[in-house]
Amino acid sequence: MIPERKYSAIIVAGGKGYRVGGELPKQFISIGGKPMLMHTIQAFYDYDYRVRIIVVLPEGYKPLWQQLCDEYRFAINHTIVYGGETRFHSVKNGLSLISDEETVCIHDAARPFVTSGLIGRCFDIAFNDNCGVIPVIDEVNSVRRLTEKGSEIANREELKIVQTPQAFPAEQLKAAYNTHYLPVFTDDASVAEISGIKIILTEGEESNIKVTTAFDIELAEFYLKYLSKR
Ligand SMILES: Nc1ccn([C@@H]2O[C@H](COP(=O)(O)OP(=O)(O)OP(=O)(O)O)[C@@H](O)[C@H]2O)c(=O)n1
Ligand SMILES: C[C@](O)(CO)[C@H](O)COP(=O)(O)O
Repeated sequence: MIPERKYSAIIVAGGKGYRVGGELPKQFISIGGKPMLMHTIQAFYDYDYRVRIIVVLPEGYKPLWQQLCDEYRFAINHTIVYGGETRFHSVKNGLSLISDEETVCIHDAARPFVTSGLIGRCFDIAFNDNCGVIPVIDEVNSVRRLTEKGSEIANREELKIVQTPQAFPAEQLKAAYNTHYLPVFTDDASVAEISGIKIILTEGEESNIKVTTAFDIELAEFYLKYLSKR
């Protein structure tokens, strides 16, 4: 990061992880010997220790998180804010701590394997091109569209799988989030696009998985063991 640039990351960890099952929200589940959220925060610190990190937690989970940070001696500096009912509301709460002149990345805590290269590329494109940028990868499966009569084949060449971090000039994204929630707002690009922000696609990473199910937790453990032996 060039010194005069102000890069901030909002790591959204405000969900409950229902699709994993169990009581503990997935971002606090240990993978590779420490809670998933610590891996994700570490990824941004490893990219550049000067990035300001804001972590959005589920309401009431700050004591648990502080206990985990003490237990694991996790000392990377970050600011905590509580999230809301949906990812949209959590991002909105995080943005309340961001000033207009910053470049901001929104990243899922559930994507702990994001690389420094992808983080840096997203920040730099958003800064240099003054627009939104999101990582995408190809859809390699056949896909079908549901219809009233059942379903029909869809052209996978017209589709991309969207990831995070999603980066924007903060002034633009804050203005876009000054709106009411819509169910279509499953990521930040969907909010930005409706407000007219230009969105650039950049190559994502197959390894940048979103840990969503119990199987993904096992996959994440396996992947970390594989990385430790490389
Ligand atoms: N109200 C919410 C919902 C989600 N997230 C975050 O957004 C990211 C992507 O969401 P998802 O993978 O769906 O996480 P959960 O909502 O926790 O999962 P589930 O839908 O299974 O409950 C996660 O890091 C999650 O913590 C958030 O900050 N606030
Ligand atoms: C933001 C995201 O990870 C991009 O693919 C995805 O939209 C999150 O969806 P979720 O249902 O909140 O996991």
